[in-house]
Amino acid sequence: MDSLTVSQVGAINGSLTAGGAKNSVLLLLAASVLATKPIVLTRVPRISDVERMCRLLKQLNIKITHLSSHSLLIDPSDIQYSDLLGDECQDIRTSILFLGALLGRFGRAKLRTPGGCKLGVRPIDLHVKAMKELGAIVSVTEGVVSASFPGVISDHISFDKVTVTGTVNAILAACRHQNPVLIEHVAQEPEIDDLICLLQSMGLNVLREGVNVRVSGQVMDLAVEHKVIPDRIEVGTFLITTAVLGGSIRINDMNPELLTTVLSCLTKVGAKIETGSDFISLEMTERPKALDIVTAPYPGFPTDLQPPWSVLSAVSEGTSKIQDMIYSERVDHFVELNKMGAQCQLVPNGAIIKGVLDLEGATLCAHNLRSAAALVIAACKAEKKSTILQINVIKRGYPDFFGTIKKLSKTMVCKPVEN
Ligand SMILES: CC(=O)N[C@H]1[C@@H](OP(=O)(O)OP(=O)(O)OC[C@H]2O[C@@H](n3ccc(=O)[nH]c3=O)[C@H](O)[C@@H]2O)O[C@H](CO)[C@@H](O)[C@@H]1O
Ligand SMILES: C=C(OP(=O)(O)O)C(=O)O
Repeated sequence: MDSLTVSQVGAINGSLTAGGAKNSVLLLLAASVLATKPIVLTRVPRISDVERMCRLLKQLNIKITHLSSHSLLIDPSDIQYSDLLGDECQDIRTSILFLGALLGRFGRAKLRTPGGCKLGVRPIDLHVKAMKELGAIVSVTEGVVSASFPGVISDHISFDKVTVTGTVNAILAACRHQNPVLIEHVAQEPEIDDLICLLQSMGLNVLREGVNVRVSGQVMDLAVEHKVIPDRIEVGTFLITTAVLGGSIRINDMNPELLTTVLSCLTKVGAKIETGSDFISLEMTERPKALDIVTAPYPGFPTDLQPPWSVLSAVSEGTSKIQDMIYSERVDHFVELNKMGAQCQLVPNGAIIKGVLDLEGATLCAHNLRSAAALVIAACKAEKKSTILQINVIKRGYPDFFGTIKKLSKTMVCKPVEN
């Protein structure tokens, strides 16, 4: 099933419980390479990126058992070093985390360069620079990264630019060594704090101090159980869906502080939002108003919600400017939306979107995870059916996108395309 027809759905009316964050669980799985005792992860989302990450862990002889549909037992007691040179590394971005994890655990690493969503060029120069600053000898040749620690590691890494997975690599490479390391200008994303929390529970001495992280190699090696934080991008996607289609939604087991900027933008376009310590509810009774968006590292507007938000802009009253300052080439969905009668004009770093009242059904292609979500939302809004090609990519980050929309709208939304 790589192509689907998607039909119009009515207003949203329902509730759901937030699932675990893709961009957190993948970091936590990489951290298990540093563990010697078992880790139980709960609130694990059933997404294909988790399966792919687990396959890489198994190549290191780490045992993974499904305790229930959303919990995993990860047992690293028989871990063995292995190069990771298979094509699987190119399926996901977080395969690059084995650079820091293997260096941290075994003092050496050899792996293929990573894949992940195609968002234009996704270099790894900041990862390599961080490992070199820590004292590793690193080379990248013909798609293979090799690294080793020849001697004592240094006490200092400083990032010139915010990088989420680069920060993770620095922490993982540094935190099992005896001497303290200060890592400066790290990413502020909450998924990094979830990782730090797991490492602390494992008995590692890792502390965030604002924009820096300090590690100092005390290792206690404890068995842990850890609940993955909620997926702010998945929750944001369904809030935006409701703002596009109208109606109301309540999301439980969700800390609203993870989405402060997005909630403020949703309020500005006309959504009524209520929050409590562990829920967000949203009601949309009018056509959204246009709003300019500029993506930025956390706590700014997340680039991963830029494609879904662009659908909102496409049907808003007025003209919006969308600028993606993190991935300037994250624009494929604008071209697809124009096939549906949207008016997106590409400009450097994004698009200027003149809102239209209705979208038309069309044949569309999902080029990556978040543009797939965006195209489904747009297709749910359009009066006539759309066909979306390459839709399987949506499973990288949303456990059951269509089931959730069906539950929330009480409408059957999709059918596989018959060949
Ligand atoms: C698994 C995961 O957590 N993925 C997220 C992570 O990706 P990822 O960690 O790959 O993204 P980064 O934070 O590293 O990228 C931020 C920016 O830095 C640039 N850069 C990055 C590394 C490098 O070595 N050199 C360099 O120039 C990138 O091209 C980009 O412009 O953060 C992105 C930005 O919030 C999100 O879209 C991804 O969903
Ligand atoms: C870009 C994304 O993921 P990744 O970094 O894993 O490719 C995403 O989740 O939108």
